Amino acid sequence: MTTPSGAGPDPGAIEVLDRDAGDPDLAIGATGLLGELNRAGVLAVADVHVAERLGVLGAEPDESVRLATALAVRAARSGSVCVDLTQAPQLAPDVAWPEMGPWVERVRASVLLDDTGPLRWEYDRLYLTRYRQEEEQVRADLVARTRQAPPDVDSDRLAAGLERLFVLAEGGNAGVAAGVADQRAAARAVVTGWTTVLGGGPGTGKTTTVARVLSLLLDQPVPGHRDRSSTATPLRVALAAPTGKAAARLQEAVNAEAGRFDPADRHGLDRLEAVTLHRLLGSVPGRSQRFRHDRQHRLPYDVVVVDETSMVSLTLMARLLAAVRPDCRLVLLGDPDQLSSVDAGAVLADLVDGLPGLAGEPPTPSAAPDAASFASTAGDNRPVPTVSGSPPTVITPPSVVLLRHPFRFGSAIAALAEAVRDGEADRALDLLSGDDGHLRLVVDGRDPSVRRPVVEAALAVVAAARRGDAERALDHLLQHRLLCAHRTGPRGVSDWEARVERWAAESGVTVQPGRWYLGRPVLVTMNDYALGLYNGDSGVTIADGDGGLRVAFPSVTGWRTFAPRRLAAVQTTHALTVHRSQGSQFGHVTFVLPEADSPLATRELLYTALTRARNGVTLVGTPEELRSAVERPVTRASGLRQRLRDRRDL
Ligand SMILES: Nc1ncnc2c1ncn2[C@@H]1O[C@H](COP(=O)(O)OP(=O)(O)OP(=O)(O)O)[C@@H](O)[C@H]1O
Repeated sequence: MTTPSGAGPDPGAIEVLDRDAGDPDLAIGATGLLGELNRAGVLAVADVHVAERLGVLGAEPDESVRLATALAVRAARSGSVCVDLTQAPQLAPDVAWPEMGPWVERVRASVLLDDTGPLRWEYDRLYLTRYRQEEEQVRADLVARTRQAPPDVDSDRLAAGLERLFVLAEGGNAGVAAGVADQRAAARAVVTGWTTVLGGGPGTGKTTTVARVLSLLLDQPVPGHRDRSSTATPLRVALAAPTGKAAARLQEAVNAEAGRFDPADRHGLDRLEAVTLHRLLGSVPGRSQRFRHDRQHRLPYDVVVVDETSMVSLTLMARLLAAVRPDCRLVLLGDPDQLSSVDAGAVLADLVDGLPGLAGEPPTPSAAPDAASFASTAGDNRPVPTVSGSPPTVITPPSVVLLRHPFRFGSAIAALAEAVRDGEADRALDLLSGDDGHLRLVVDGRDPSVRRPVVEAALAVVAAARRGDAERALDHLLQHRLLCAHRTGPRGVSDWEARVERWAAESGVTVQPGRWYLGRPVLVTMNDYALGLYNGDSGVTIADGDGGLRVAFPSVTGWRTFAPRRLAAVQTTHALTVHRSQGSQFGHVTFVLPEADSPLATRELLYTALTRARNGVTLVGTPEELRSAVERPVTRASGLRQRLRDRRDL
């Protein structure tokens, strides 16, 4: 998707507020442009205060520089890594902004940009120093990974493995054949390189491919051994994801796929566990940005696979790249078109666009460093190869492979998601007005065609719950999901939650809002490692056969149930925000479109909502609201893709 970095403000970030005197959102004492933009709702109190403080500490008297500082703070708070000042006037067109040329010059000349100052200017953007350093570190670590000789690979064995594991099932059409060919290309890239980004929409086979790739890797002879043998150290593999729920899904998918392999190809992958990235890196209590594993204490793995990389922030990616050994194969999976991380950065999309820039030069094996220089590291007993005085050349380029063929969901949804991704509103509206039966746009939320699937799904869940049939209840729970962009307001989760409970009650279901009742769908809102339940897990309340209630959750073996009182943090979930639904899929999705001028009406949000559905989608809203979302890509300012394309030290 084309989301030009730094092309404009992130509309999702602008919060429009009604302001009164005494409003806690007003920065007391803020004057001039800072005060005006605070009152207009563009700058938050924290943006103003941090800018004022840095201005005082750095003895920067120029108000326009403090304004730029506040915008850099605002940018980071809103998901951007830096700010493009030339775009700033779009935030509040009626405000008298400083004249651009002289303003930029004053900012660039400010003491706040001194060597030890809090700001940096690069790629025509203003950074808080910390983010500029993280971006640069990500680039430097990725470059370092290209400067090693490629991994040793037994190509005959690899070819035989590819033939064995990536076969076109009988009856597969041309689309499937192309999909399998892409998966093979991805597998080859992972085996023969150090850094691979494997992107694709839902159901394109990313985790299936990874399971097969891991089998291929484990089938390779260990360096120094003619063959894999009991005396050889097996490859150490780590599976990780940004959230506990995503980690659990990755583990299940890899275990399940490996379970389908011939025993000789399994290599224990059917029992491999996945962890959160924070666990992998070793969280330090009270230090959310520091980890036990870092550049001095590298992770002891030969292969690290990260799923749902679109949810990984720049900071977390920087920490990960610092901690993985350069000679550890790093595989980043995810959908670059989905919503980005909550924290600053759009790393996956930047890597997909920018990494091929690093690979721009053909590999030159003759320039391979002789690995003469080694630095020993704690946390891993093997030396880490470093390159000393070697020619600055790409030897093993990183790979970006995009999988395009959806194996899981219907072609109508895939076509609609593609139109949205490509920003083609007319095509999207055409698809929605067709009579395919899987896609609908309904203007009025009270329309019976909106109510029907919602109530039918709720009744089916309750019927199974009453019988104590956990499997069926969970199955029905996944058949339909109502999604909203907002949490509150007439189109938000809380209003629709109440509406669905009212519809269910009118249809004979006993509903006790906020309490436990048969068929109550719940969402876990905090990781509970003791119970093995994760933030984002969905469950349903069923009869325990003894007059009481249990709450059933899906598990690798089918389902598990818990007494309601053991669940410390759950909420009812007849409706869900799109952000919360990331990483899950449902049979049918009803998505309540945000109003056309809502800051959440974005292409990424709509794409993410659509790709949660496997069989059908009902959009509730007007054609104008759909068009507005399709035509507004989120633009998170970042210099990473430009930095990766910049061949200054290659
Ligand atoms: N080459 C293939 N041939 C047949 N089926 C496949 C192939 N690759 C994947 N599939 C099937 O497609 C479905 C989706 O695969 P998979 O879960 O790996 O996709 P994904 O991209 O990881 O999806 P998500 O992003 O939703 O996790 C699975 O049922 C899988 O078995």
